[in-house]
This record gives sequence, structure tokens and C-alpha cells, in this order.
Amino acid sequence: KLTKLSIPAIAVYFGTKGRYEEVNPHLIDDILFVNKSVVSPPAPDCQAVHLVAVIRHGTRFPTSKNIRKIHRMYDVVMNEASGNEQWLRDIKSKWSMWYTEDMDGKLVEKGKDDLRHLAVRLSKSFPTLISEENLRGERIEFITSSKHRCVDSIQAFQDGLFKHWNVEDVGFRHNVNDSLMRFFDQCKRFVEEVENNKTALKEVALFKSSQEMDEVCRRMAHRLQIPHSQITPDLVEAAFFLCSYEFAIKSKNSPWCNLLDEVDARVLEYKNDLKQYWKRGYGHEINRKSCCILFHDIFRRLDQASYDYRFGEATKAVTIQVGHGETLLPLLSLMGFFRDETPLTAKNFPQQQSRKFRSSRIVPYAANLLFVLYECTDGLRLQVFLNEKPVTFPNISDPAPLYHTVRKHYSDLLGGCGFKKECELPKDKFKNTEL
Ligand SMILES: O=P(O)(O)O[C@H]1[C@H](OP(=O)(O)O)[C@@H](OP(=O)(O)O)[C@H](O)[C@@H](O)[C@H]1OP(=O)(O)O
Repeated sequence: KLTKLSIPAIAVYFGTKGRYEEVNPHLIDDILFVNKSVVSPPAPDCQAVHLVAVIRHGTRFPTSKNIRKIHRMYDVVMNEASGNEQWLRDIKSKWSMWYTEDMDGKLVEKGKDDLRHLAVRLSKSFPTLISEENLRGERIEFITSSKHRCVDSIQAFQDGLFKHWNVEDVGFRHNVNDSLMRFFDQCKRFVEEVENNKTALKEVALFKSSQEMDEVCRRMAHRLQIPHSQITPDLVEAAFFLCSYEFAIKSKNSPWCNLLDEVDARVLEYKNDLKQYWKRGYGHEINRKSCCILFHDIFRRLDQASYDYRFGEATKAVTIQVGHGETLLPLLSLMGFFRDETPLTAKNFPQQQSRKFRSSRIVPYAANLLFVLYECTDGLRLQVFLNEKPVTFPNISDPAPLYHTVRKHYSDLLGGCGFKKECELPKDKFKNTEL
């Protein structure tokens, strides 16, 4: 068991490479704990009738791009660093490089546990929906992105349920659906204007050459007794990744964590937030609009559930959908969650200390967004939970508003925001590529 003492002080800044436990620290003591008062129906007369869960895959290995960066940092430390600190001696003599490029973003064992445990907690939170009866009756649908880490995650989720209910005669079920879970790949406008556009993330590039980042490089160079000119922002980031991956995958407070302090980690967290903001969040309109297809699909399921509930037997009770950080962040942004008044830029790091858009809090591994529909005496109500905690809709004070209020709130998006219209390339660009 991991004691609090062995958690790196900088773990709360790991952003999309952070553990779910940092967002819900009570899970460190009891990974299956559910706070019933948080997930109970909004009023005693309400009962949950439908659940749609959009979940990020569990803890994974670094991508091969970042494994290459990690190797470069390792070589620099092994060949250039001097000093007599215990942590440096530990890196040099006790730590050996174990990351290989073929690991490329695959789910790790801890990642399977993330999803197994989440499944058990969700079934404890919503026992009438995530139930053995609904599983056997095929009223739980499982949808995933085609990426191995997501397919493995959805299998681990079911594995968690099977073990929890002692079920041995039901096989794994899942539908791969990249149109829903990897809409960003299929949205031509997003691919052209953001993914393949070198200037789309210019704020990230500018921040990498900012004074704040230079100071992080200088401090790390000093700790390693290496000339400042040899420590680049990429190497600094690789050390940050090493600390985060060693912790997330192996639950170790690695000697690599000594290369950074909390001041450094806040700068690196902001660098990651800038990437998420400009690639997946409010930075560009198309980031949010690219996920209209998923947004519509979720409301179609909720509409169907409300119809079924009123006019007959419900055919579906739950949808479990597994995707990526780049599935969840555009969806949250489309719906207006975590929107700051001032955009995140390279220049305003000092003013953004209390920003809402903080990926460490929003999208750790196994992050999950739950839409729960309740039947109450005054009508259907909808409640949204992020990482198992209720969130209120922007500009709606009621934590569980009437479903028709929510539909009205999003009427522009529900009536418009078509994938085809939003994602096709503007006419002039289209012509150019046709020529
Ligand atoms: O920085 P890496 O290479 O890890 O970036 C990943 C994405 O990870 P993230 O930025 O969210 O930490 C990964 O998202 P995930 O939710 O599946 O972990 C994404 O799918 C992958 O394509 C990488 O993106 P990049 O475009 O190579 O930066």
C-alpha cells in the first residue's frame, strides 16, 4: 500500500499524466469507497433511469515520441551530470532505463486496475443501472475507441463488474466506434486547421521559450551541475514525464522527481494546459465543434431513455464509452465547463494561477464524465458528474435541473452543430486541395 509520504510533492501538477487518486485522494485509503451522499439522487422522490458515461482510458505507458525524449534526458544525466546528492547517485547506480519505444501508449496493469475499480464504484453508486440484471439483459452498451489502450480499458471495466458480481458465464462485449470516440481524427477541418497546422499551438511554442521556462531549465542545470545551455525545455519536460510515469505506473516516488520542485512543476503544468487548451479546448472553435457528433449522440440516448421510460419498457439503461483526453476535453468545452474569462496564453501564466481550465483536475487517467437521468415527481432531471463529483451546468444554478431546462440551455447546439457542417473544410481550402 502506498503511503501519503511516498507521493511526490509535484504529483498534483501532472496534468493528463496524473493519477485519478490525486483528484479523489480518499481513494488512496480505500479504492472502492463511494460517498453515497455525493452520488445519491437529487431528491428522495427521484430514481436514476439512465446513465451515459464517457471515460478516459486508464494509466498508460508514455507514447514513443515521449519515450525518445526520456532516453535523451537519461543519456544527458548519465554522461554529463555531476554532484554528490543521494538522488543523483540513485539515478546513476540504482535506476535502469526500462522504457522501450514499443510500449507506445499501451495500457499498463495499473491502468486495468483503474477501470476495474471505477466499474465497481460506479455499480455501487448507481446500483439500479449498473446491475447484473441489466448486464445480462444487454441493457448496458459498451463503446470504445479503436486504440488498444481504450479496448483494453473497456475490457478491464467489464472484468471489474464480472468479478464484483461473481459472474463467469458472460463474455466481453464492445463496439468500436471511432466516429464517436475519435471524432477529432475524422473532422477534416480540425485536422487541417489544428492538428497539422504548425501555428495552431503557437502559444505552447512561445511558452517553451519564455522566461519562466528558462528559469526552470536554469534550476535543473544547477541541480545537475550541467551547463545551462545543455538543458532544453524538452529535456526538462522529459524529467517531469519520468517522475510522473514512474509514479503512475509503478507507484514510486522516483529519484527523478528531485530534478524539479513545485515552482518548476507549476510551469510545466501550465505548458501542458496550454497544449490541451489550444488543441482540445477553448483555444480554437473547431476543437469544441469537432465533438458535436458525440454531444448529439449523448442527448439522443437521453431523449430515447426519457421516451422509453414514459411509454414502455426501457431497452437500454447504461452506455459506457471509453476514449481519450482528446474525447473528453472537447466535449466539456463544447458544453461550457471550465471556461476562463481570459484565454490561456504564453504571456499570462502569472494571471492564470486560479484558472478553471486545469487538466490535472479535469482529465487524469480514467477521468469520467457521467450523465445521469432521474425520474422525479416533477419530471425528468439531469445531473452531470465529473470524476464522480457533481458539476453544475454553466449558468444553471440547480445542480440537477429539469431535463427540458438543460435541452433548452443547449438548444443552439442541439439544433445545429452538425458534424458535416462544422467539420468540412471551408470552400476555398477545399478547392485548393482538389486542384
Ligand atoms: O504527450 P503525449 O505524446 O502523451 O500526447 C498523447 C496524448 O496524451 P495527452 O496529451 O492527453 O497527455 C494522447 O491522449 P490520451 O488521452 O489517449 O492519453 C493522444 O491520444 C496521443 O495522440 C498523444 O498526442 P500527441 O498529439 O502526440 O501529443
